[in-house]
Amino acid sequence: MPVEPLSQKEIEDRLAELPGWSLDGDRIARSYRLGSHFAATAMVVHIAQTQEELDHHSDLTLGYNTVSLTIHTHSVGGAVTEKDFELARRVEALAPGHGAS
Ligand SMILES: C[C@H](O)[C@H](O)[C@H]1CNC2=NC(N)=NC(=O)C2=N1
Repeated sequence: MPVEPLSQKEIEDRLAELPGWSLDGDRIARSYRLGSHFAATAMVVHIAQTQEELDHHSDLTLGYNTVSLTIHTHSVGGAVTEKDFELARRVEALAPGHGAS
């Protein structure tokens, strides 16, 4: 997968396909609400497993019943790349199973 910084338009086009995700500075970001603290914690573990599988990692914040992520690509100086969107899509795919919204 190419690890090149995406243009503003490429980012906007990809965000349009990912409801709930937005550009936060130089990162893409999303917050999920869960039914309990335990459910939020379980989702964090699942995301961590996915990140290890992709070898691509977000900054994750666990709240009382929320999970918040920001993602950018360290190896290109913190720009947004396709690898960030690959991770975002994988998180979107696993979220419903946790009852996340
Ligand atoms: C050595 C390891 O493959 C690299 O450090 C990986 C780990 N996870 C990563 N995560 C993110 N977001 N960006 C990277 O450039 C990155 N690089």
